[in-house]
Amino acid sequence: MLNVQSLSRRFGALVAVDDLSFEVQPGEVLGFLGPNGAGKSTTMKMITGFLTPTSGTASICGHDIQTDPVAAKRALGYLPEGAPAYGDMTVRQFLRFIAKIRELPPGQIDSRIESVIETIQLQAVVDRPIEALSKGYKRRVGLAQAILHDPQVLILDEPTDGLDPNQKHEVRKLIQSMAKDKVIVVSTHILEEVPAVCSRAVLIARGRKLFDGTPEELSARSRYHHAVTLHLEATDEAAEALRGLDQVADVDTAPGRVTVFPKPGAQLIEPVNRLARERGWQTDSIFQEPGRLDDVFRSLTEAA
Ligand SMILES: Nc1ncnc2c1ncn2[C@@H]1O[C@H](COP(=O)(O)OP(=O)(O)OP(=O)(O)O)[C@@H](O)[C@H]1O
Repeated sequence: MLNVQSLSRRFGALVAVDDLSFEVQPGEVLGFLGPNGAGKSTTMKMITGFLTPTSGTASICGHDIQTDPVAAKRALGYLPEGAPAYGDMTVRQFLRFIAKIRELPPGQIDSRIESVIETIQLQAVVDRPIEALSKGYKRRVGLAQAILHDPQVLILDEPTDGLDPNQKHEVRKLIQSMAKDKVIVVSTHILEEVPAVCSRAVLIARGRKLFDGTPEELSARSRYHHAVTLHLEATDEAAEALRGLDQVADVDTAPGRVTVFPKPGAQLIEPVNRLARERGWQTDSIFQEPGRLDDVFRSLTEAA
């Protein structure tokens, strides 16, 4: 279990993280979201003991990172931003070095390294110096060192940053496959990653928590939640008729598309479908929107 309690960090006059608290249970993948400079990396550095908080603390599986750092770090795997490593070591030498630092039993080191190399698909580069690897492979080496000792809690700072779409897909699958009995915290800018990977999302801006809930609950905060979008040619005619429906609060048009927003509590899909049938509109599609994460991300963080 990960327990973050009233964490704050100042840099001079700047409050980078401001009284942040949350808990994560095994089996949860927490998406840690926020715009550039929101305080995500600073929070992760404090949770993992790389930066001392101005106030507050974090405990990892019951071990306080400040008063019991060795036990806390044993239970932790951390992929820092940029995935620093020793560039002149080969991938295998680096993982062997990490295995020793992590005090893996000597008899298990080789088999564990082989297993992680296979899991992260590093076979093609194991004997190359890390400095000669592409950005994507460097990131994967960072992931490999984070999971080498099979930690209970994984803190991953933008794990898919710099990866191509295939590699992103692989890393997301890997995170999901490890999620069953671990605590995983993943920071990301990529909102499509949130419903794909995370069971929960915490959104911060200016170091403060703005939202803590499921990805579905986050989408539901969007003004597009339960809006209905129609794709058709005759947008002006449709927009005017739709504006006349009792349930409609607002209408938005773009070439080939009309979106209608419901009044609070109103359901639109049936009346919109009925109207489209009555008027004989030639629609390519009519669908109810689940909500748009980019829209809710923008509205929550801009208001902060
Ligand atoms: N060592 C430092 N000294 C001074 N200011 C710092 C330091 N580290 C971070 N900051 C500032 O703290 C704020 C939070 O930075 P942080 O890197 O935690 O944000 P982030 O959410 O991870 O951003 P990004 O998504 O761009 O990585 C920023 O304003 C940053 O400039």
